[in-house]
Amino acid sequence: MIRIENLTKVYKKGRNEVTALRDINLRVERGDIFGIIGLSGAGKSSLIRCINRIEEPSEGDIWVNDVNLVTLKDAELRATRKKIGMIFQNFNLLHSKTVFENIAFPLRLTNTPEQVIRDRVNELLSLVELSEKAQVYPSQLSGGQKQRVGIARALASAPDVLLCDEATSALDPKTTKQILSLLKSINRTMGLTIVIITHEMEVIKEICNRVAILEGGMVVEMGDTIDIFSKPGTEATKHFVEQIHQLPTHLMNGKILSLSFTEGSAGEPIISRIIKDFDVEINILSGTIEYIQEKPIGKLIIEAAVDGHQLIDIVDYLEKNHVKVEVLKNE
Ligand SMILES: Nc1ncnc2c1ncn2[C@@H]1O[C@H](COP(=O)(O)OP(=O)(O)OP(=O)(O)O)[C@@H](O)[C@H]1O
Repeated sequence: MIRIENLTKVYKKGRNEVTALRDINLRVERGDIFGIIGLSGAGKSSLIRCINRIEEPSEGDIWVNDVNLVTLKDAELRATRKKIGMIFQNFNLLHSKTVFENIAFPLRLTNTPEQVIRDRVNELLSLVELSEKAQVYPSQLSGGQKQRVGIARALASAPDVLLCDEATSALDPKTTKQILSLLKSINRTMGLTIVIITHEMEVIKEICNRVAILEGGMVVEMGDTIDIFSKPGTEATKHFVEQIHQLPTHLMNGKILSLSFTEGSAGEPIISRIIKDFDVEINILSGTIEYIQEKPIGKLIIEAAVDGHQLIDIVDYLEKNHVKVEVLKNE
């Protein structure tokens, strides 16, 4: 679907040169939600902007649907770009145009017939749940609504790929979740391939099936998100994984408890005692050691197949044994 081969990007200004990307190789399969994560200055924006050649690569090839974008002349590039939608951190809406006209804009540029525009825009408005805002101006919308307009506009020309440039960074956590869930549903229902750049592991955790970690303009690790989470191979990856203390929700079936073991409780075989004494099955979902003011605290996240009464008894037992308990899920 997307193949990036030996991509290098050097910015030159006078005698100054900044190498933003060095010999990047990666592959995004059709239907992937592919995350690219890195700290500020890692090269994320440069990379995503090279994918549709808003930024010219200095070296290397960018294949999208078996077309090498690097070889295309202006007219061909413009035609190919229609198949690559993009959304932005600051939404990039036209403030003097209504929501309807913002979404219609790419279709007007290609002289699409009026009736087709009307049908398509109404369909997209309904998809992003903004039908009642069609005649409103962007200044009258919340951040989340603005980004939904951005998504609808990006989808207007029925792209195969959607590039998301820090699309949720300006949004609060709840709105971020809503936008990510919209992207996931578009990915599923339309089969749209999505590439997301972000500095937040939460975004990767929430929707990306594959992830590449970018550091100093290079891909230092790449793989299935679940593997990268369970076995981060580099310091850069660990940094991002540590941002996360919760588990992917699809892993959570029974009651989920987070247990914190301090010095008083660390030596005891508490989990095996619970299994024996309460005759329950315990599934360990994750375990970490955190240091708080240089003191180690072991954290275990467990899943227990128990009813509400057993849960109360188990929490009581744990607390008596100096284990701090937080019930993460009780359904
Ligand atoms: N137009 C430009 N001219 C010169 N240098 C640039 C330009 N754009 C980016 N750079 C440099 O390239 C490197 C990578 O920048 P880039 O914006 O791609 O990183 P980023 O990971 O997206 O960072 P951020 O999260 O802060 O946006 C940085 O050192 C940056 O200063």
